[in-house]
Amino acid sequence: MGVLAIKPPALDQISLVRSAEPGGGSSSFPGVPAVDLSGPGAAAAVVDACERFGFFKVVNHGVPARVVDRLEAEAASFFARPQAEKDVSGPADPLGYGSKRIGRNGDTGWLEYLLLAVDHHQAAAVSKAGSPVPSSSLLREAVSEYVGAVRGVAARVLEAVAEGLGVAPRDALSGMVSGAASDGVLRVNHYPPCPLLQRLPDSCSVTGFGEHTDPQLVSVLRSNGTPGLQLALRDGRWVPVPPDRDAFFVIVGDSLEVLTNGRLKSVRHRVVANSLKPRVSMIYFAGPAPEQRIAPLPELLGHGEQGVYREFTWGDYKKAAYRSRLGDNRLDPFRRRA
Ligand SMILES: C=C1C[C@]23C[C@@]1(O)CC[C@H]2[C@@]12CC[C@H](O)[C@@](C)(C(=O)O1)[C@H]2[C@@H]3C(=O)O
Ligand SMILES: O=C(O)CCC(=O)C(=O)O
Ligand SMILES: [Fe+2]
Repeated sequence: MGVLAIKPPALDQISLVRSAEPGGGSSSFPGVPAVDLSGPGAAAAVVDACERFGFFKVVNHGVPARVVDRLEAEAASFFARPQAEKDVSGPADPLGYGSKRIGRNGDTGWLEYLLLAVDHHQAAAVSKAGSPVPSSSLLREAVSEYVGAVRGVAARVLEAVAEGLGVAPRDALSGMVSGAASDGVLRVNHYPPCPLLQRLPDSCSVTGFGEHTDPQLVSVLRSNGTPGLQLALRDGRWVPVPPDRDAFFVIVGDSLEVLTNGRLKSVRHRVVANSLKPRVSMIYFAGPAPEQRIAPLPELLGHGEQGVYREFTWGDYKKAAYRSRLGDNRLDPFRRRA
């Protein structure tokens, strides 16, 4: 896959946020755990990685490279279109094409993106402007093939979590995101090279996507070979995630934290812009049906023990999330106070 030749968004249209470099002394970070889901001990390895980091990568996942490359190529050709053509599919509110603005509440980043509803009912999402998103049928087909494959990865991860935590049945979690009414979302992000970085001191960085946690159960992320993704360790230090085009990165989301009563915690992550190379990432957010109750699985509560969070439905949580800023702690208002 060649490097994208895409004109970056105009510098004066984005409020650039400088974020500190990843904290010094990441020497005690052993690196992102890699899990082969069909290997022996996979369930225990998944739970261990989720408990320690809320993050790991899946290797040997069985998703054909052809499926991934096809979506990456179609996304590249979408983002390479003239701005006016892309704008027909926007603005993202929340679905559709977005540029530099993230969400509805003033967050910005050095990126453009497509945000698509990909639940089982939805053949093609419709943007606020009323046009189908994505507008090309080749892109739509690539999305549908890709989502079919990564939905399977998300389900296998959640089965491993249930097995590793001793929760029955095996599909107690995966079933929540596989039903016909589940609320899956695909996000394709394009971070153009940021020339401003070449004029800034090395200690500065430009925010591609500001720090946040993902609200769903898990997110399955694949990127091209351009670095930029960072994650916050439990002690607050930021570490870079070396890109791996052949792997899927799994991110624990807020809803899985609640379902496991805080045993697995969602992880803050962010993306910093790159001065020279474009980054393209494709993230499948595994969300349940709007009516799905999000409350600790009974096996994970002691006799008479109350959950750390008040229970809610996914629909309620999503509504609250869309009223929040990217960096907010969205679970905090749901925490049960003593
Ligand atoms: C600022 C926002 C963007 C976001 C909705 C929100 O109000 C807060 C959560 C954000 C987030 C983060 C993970 C995913 O990228 C996303 C699609 C999601 O479900 O929650 C985004 C939302 C978005 O970009 O619309
Ligand atoms: O683009 C990336 O690598 C991560 C983006 C992200 O965290 C998100 O879209 O929620
Ligand atoms: Fe995210």
